[in-house]
Amino acid sequence: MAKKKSEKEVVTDEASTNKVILFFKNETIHFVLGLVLVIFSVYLLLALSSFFFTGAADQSIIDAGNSQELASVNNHVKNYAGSRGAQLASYLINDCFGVSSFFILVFLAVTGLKLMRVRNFRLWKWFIGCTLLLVWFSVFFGFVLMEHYKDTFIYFGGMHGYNVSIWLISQVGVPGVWMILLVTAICFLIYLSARTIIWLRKILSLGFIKRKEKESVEALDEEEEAEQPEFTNPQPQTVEFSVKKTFKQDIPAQQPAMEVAPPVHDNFMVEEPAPAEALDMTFSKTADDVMVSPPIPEGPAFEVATPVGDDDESYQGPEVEPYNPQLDLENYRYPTLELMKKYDNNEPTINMEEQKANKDRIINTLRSFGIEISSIKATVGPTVTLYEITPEQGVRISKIRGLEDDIALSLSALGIRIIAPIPGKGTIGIEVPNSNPKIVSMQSIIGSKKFQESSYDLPIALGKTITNEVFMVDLCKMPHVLVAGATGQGKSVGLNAIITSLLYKKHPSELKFVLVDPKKVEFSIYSVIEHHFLAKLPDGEEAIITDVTKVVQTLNSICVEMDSRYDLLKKAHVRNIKEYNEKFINRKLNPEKGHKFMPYIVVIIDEFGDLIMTAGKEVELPIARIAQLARAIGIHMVIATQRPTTNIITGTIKANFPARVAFRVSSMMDSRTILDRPGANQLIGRGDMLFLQGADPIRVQCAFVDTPEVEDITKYIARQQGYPTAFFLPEYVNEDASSDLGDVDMGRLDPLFSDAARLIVIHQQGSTSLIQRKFAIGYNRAGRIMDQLEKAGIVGPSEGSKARQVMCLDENDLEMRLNNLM
Ligand SMILES: Nc1ncnc2c1ncn2[C@@H]1O[C@H](COP(=O)(O)OP(=O)(O)OP(=O)(O)O)[C@@H](O)[C@H]1O
Repeated sequence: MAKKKSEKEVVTDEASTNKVILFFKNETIHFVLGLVLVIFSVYLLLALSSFFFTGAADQSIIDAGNSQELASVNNHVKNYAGSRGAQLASYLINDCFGVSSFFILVFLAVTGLKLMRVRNFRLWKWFIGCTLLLVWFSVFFGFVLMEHYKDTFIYFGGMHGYNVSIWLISQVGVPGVWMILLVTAICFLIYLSARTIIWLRKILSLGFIKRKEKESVEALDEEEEAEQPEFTNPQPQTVEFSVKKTFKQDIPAQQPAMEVAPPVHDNFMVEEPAPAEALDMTFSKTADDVMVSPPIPEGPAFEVATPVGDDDESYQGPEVEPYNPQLDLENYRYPTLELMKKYDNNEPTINMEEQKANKDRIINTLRSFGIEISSIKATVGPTVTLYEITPEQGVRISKIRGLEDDIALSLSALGIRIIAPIPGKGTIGIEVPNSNPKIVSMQSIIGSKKFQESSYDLPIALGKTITNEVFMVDLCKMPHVLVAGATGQGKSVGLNAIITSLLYKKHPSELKFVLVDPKKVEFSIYSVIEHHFLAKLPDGEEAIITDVTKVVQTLNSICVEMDSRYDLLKKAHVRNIKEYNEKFINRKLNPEKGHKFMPYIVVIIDEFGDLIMTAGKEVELPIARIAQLARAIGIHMVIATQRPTTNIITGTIKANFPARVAFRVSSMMDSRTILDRPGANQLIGRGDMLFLQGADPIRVQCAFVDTPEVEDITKYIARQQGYPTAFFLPEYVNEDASSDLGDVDMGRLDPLFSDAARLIVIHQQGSTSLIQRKFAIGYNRAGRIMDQLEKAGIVGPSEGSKARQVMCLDENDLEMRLNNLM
């Protein structure tokens, strides 16, 4: 009983400790504490400054230390901060550190501002700096003004300075104290800047050895550079596990040797050893997927100096520290691996019986068509085994290629694919589905070293290749992907895998998704992370876009965002988002001139075929525009369709989506539509896919991530602090819709409305671009003002590309109308 009780007490104790911890971690509490500190330091400033003028008058009262008198209303204290301020100032200045006590309030103010998140100071640096200055100046003044201590109300070095100086003099004498002060001052200046050494050398050399000094500057610069973290090309590190077990048997002359390259995991199982006479196998283990894949090198340090624009050339942000985009959500925690499911059967195993049977059948089928082979090697993937055969000399490759159906028949298997020849190898590949396919769990892919250590900007882990390598791509480089496949073949899982990989690697400040889901069910699980990762139109209610008209608006709005990003890039004289953000982080771009940190935007459109069927060109054109231009400014698209027909995957779409993912389709025609070649029709479904970027498609087993897993991940993110709203895309005003003035809100006139009206009337020209130009505003806002002017009867309706008619003859007429309106 007692034990139970004490356990209970421990639990409540822990709970209350947690509550206290949570209380102090609370951002509002931080802000309030910070504010209190800042205000207190202002009060302290008042008290200390006023002490210089009022200290003498207050001295007698303070020194008397009569607490009753000090507490009374008529205490006659002159200090602007009252009797308590006078006491505090007298204590800090006279009893402690003298005038250098001002450094205390500097540190308090800095701490307060940091807590309030007004500015991000490195507190420990400020602490060390303020403490050193406090002590040094205290001793300095105590030492220099020692003689004046007797006849002044103010001790410039405080009692601390005085006492330390007396002790130092007794130890090292007056010259010794001067030396100590000098050395400590120099050390502090060196701590602040290494360039102090150069100034000192300059002073000491007195200009005699100018040339040498120049050399030393260079040397120091080099030293400083060397201290910076080096960005060198990391040497690829390859951990190779080479397990080579060879079972050599006497081979019957007519049987070609066969190698089975098993899955790369250490604990693969050989279910049954092959009978000696049938198989000669080499297990060669290349460990590609457990290789520590080197982070993709950023490229050698090669810089193209871009001309710096007039507006930004001289701009160096007020703060020395680089801008940290993650600071708004600095406590954000990335989703953990535990949120995903482990699958028991995802460890690849080799069924030797199956391998042997397949090998025999392949050899026999080929032989029955008069094709002899010299060797055969099997690589067992998660769902498919690749048999690499080397034909005897003189065998025509086209002959083997033509036997696809016959081999499929003899193996009685779906999804046989012949790759003749395998690019880069002198062999022919025959892919045969495994009788017992394994699930490639997303957990194993996200947890792999390759993914964890990847330095891609937008890493997407798609699954595993036939050789059990983790297959990853960088969406930034692709830069847009088309995903297609018949219904039920794994498209939605594939899209979830794409989103999940990005969620595991990116901070909410770095990435925003625009999710389009005409089916209304696929992406609804992501709605909870609206305030973290989703982007939407300012007037959009739902962050997941399901309505076709909203899709058109959103895509056009992305085009507007794209244009404004290009403008910013142009102003910043950089070529892409990476350079831009780097410049912004280093505070080389002025936020007051519209510069801002740009998150990547990934637009994912499920069932894009439905959209094309309903909205046609309205959707196709902005998609093509974004696809053509958005690469440099960090907007990437993933579009998916289950209808891979030419009226949906049009020439324009194909031309702009170089990276394609094909899940299983029903016909060769469909495969050709997606990949420009057959192959996707021979896949086995359930996440079996071909990835094409460039020359040859790669067969990949897509990682499997279930809806409950995605739900757990999104809930994990949603529970954390997010932004107040979703990321707002710019407003888009449809030019053609301007005649429809039904929803122009005259109750909320634009602040520039009257000025714009005067401008239009003076110029007698109803032109939106005139408003844009004169007031330096965007097209959207100018368009809105023009709509309001139309509704107010100041200009006529739109006349296409011509300027609108102005209905007010002169300014008097206009003023009357404006008076009526207001
Ligand atoms: N990578 C995978 N590994 C294992 N099984 C998978 C994989 N991908 C899909 N499947 C199986 O296939 C089923 C259908 O997948 P999914 O819902 O992704 O198909 P889809 O192509 O999106 O279909 P639809 O177009 O009708 O939405 C899943 O429920 C799952 O059982």
